[in-house]
This record gives sequence, structure tokens and C-alpha cells, in this order.
Amino acid sequence: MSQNEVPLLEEASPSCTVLAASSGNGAGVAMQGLVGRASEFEGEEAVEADRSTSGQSPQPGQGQAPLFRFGVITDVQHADIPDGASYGGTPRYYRHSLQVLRRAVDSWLQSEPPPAFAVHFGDIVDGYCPREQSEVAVQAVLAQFERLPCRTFHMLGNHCLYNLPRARLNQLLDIPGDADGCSYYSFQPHPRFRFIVLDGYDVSMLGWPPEHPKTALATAILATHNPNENKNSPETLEGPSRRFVMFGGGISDAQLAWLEAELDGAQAAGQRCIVCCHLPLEPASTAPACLLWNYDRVLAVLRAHSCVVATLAGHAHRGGYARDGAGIHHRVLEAALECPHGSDAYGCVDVYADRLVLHGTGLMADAEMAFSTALSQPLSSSL
Ligand SMILES: Nc1ccn([C@@H]2O[C@H](COP(=O)(O)OP(=O)(O)OC[C@H](O)CO)[C@@H](O)[C@H]2O)c(=O)n1
Repeated sequence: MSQNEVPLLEEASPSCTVLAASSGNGAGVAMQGLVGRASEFEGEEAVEADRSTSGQSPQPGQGQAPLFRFGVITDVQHADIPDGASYGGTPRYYRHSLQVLRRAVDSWLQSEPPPAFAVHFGDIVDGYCPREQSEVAVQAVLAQFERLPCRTFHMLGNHCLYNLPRARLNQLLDIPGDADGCSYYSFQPHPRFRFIVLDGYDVSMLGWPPEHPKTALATAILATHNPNENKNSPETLEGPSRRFVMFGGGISDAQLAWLEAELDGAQAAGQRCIVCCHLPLEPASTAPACLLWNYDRVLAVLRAHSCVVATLAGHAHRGGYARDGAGIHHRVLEAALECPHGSDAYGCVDVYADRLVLHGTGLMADAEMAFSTALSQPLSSSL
């Protein structure tokens, strides 16, 4: 077993491994198409937004045990500080979010079947957490996940990067990043399913040293697309162009090539893929300011692979859902941080051969996301 392969499940998934990405050292970093070509991002593709999801007729999976179950929660964004609010005035409950997680773990511990793993979709700590208390805040969150007998998979969010260095985050969150500090990887919890975790802040003004080529590239992208003095502000930007804010980020050409190779591998192995990213990927599923900078390029790659069944994201705090023209489900999950005292937002996803069923608790809405069991040709690779 290589250092990038970590066993996850002994019985249920003999082939379960965690595979880290391997990319370059950051020199000559590339991200095609985002500097100096603003106009190409203005055309939004038509997508089918369907909150009722697609499973209307009696389904083969119903009444059967799932192949496996996993727990989901996002944007715990914990800090040991009094309640506050977002920039736009939405209340945020920095201490209570830890209680939401505690109740999530309690419920997963009682769940039958038990979750094979849990996923936190990023922003483990809030940017208002005093820097010197950041590790304590992260450890408090991790202590809850450590009550589970299974592994938790993490990804980086903007608030993680406000508080702690990339390398330290990768260490604390057990993210198998590459030598450059990138944080994308995949894992296979079942022989028929591959999870691909993207690093949405691969190209970003957050988390890289000022002299890093990725900082330079991100600075150029924002200079090209966001005329505001405060680069965190999407003011004056319209539609999907609102995504060009400093609290967003994008995926380098190297990560995109890795994603393509992962999907090729999954397709060849007859596996279904679920793509996870802190930043949402589908415009119809979220507020435009929350989108990944180069979501369009990522979607083109996903839609060219019929093995992709769903994307799951956090960051927007409000839940969202859309099914695109290629049949991929896109679910943005509700944040633990914005649950008023005593309320919850977490869930568990049952995975069947032909569907994902999200059982939400509290503010996290249920979802049923059906897909064909046949690995067909993609509907289109250029939607
Ligand atoms: N118009 C804005 C919006 C935000 N900011 C500043 O940007 C930083 C990040 O914002 P924040 O809302 O905390 O980011 P989250 O990841 O928690 O949430 C993402 C979506 O906004 C959820 O809807 C922060 O410093 C804000 O003050 C800004 O300057 N101008």
C-alpha cells in the first residue's frame, strides 16, 4: 500500500482506498481562460432545475437495504464567540454550530445501518475566530467527529484558509494533499462508487504565500473580472459573473487533468462518481456569488463522463438543488452555522445502485436523486 492509500472499510469495501492527487510544485500554474476574457463566461447554459428530483415511479431500490450510508454536514464554521451575523446580516451561531454537529454525531451513532463514513463539506472554523484559538476550535470540531467509529472526509473552505495555513489544515483534517499543498483526492468506499473531492481554492487569493504563482494568477483573475475595490464584493457584477469574489476560487489545469483521469478510471471500472467540493458547481443550484470560478469547465468534464451521478457542495449556507441537462444531480447543503438555537442541519445519504437518498434532519431538506444503472454514452460533452 502506498502512502496515498488508506484503508477505510474492511468488510464492506475491500477496495476502499484514499488516493491523493499528484500535481506539480505550483510553478507555471495554469487555469485556462480566466484572465482577460470576461465575455466567455456570460452565457449561461440551460439547465433543468427540479427540486422534486427525479424518482417519481416505483423504484427498484425501494424497500432494499442501501449498499452503504454516509453522514453529511457542512459549514460548521465554529468559533467560541457570541452569535453574530454574515456580511449581509444573516444570523450566525458560532457556538451552537458545534451542538448541531454533536447532535449529528449522536444520530449517526444510533443509525441503522451505521454510516460507513461522514463528510464535512468545508469551513470547519469561522474567520472571526481569534487566530490563536483556531486550532482549539478545529480540535473541538474534530473531537465530535472522532466519536464516530468511521472516518470523516474533509475539504477546504475559505474560512479554513482565513485561519490556518494550508499545510497545517491538510495535516489536521487528514487531507492527503500533494507536496505543493493542494487538497484534492478521491476515495472508493464501495467497489461500485468513487468519491472525488475537489479543492475549490486551488487557484485563490487565500492560503498561498503572496509570492506564489497561484496568488498571482488569482489576483489577475479578480483584476480582470471584478472592478470593485473590495474584491470580496460582487456589487455591480451580474449573473454568474458575481462568482469573481475573493472568498471564491477555482481549479487549476493540473487539477482538472487529474479530475479527467479519475473519471476516465471510474468509467473504465464501471464505478459511479459523486463529486464533492466546498464551492457549488451548477448555477441553477445556488446564488451566483457562491459558484466555483471555472465551474463551466468542471461541468463540461463531468458531463463528458456518464459515470458522474451527483455533485455535493456547501459554502452557500442555503440549500439548493438542480438537475442539469446531462442528468447530473447538484445538491448544495444547508449550513450548520446558520441553524437557530435548538435547530439542526445534517443528514445521511443512502446509496443504492440506482439512486442516492438524502435523509435530512431539521433545516436540511430530503432529496432523492435517481440515476440510470447503465453506464451509457454522455448526453453531451459540451452543454
Ligand atoms: N458582499 C460581501 C460579502 C462578503 N464579504 C466579506 O467576505 C468574507 C467572506 O464572506 P462570508 O459571508 O463570511 O463567507 P462564507 O463562506 O461564510 O459564506 C459564503 C456566502 O456568502 C454565503 O451566502 C467576509 O470577510 C465578509 O465580510 C464582503 O466584504 N462583501
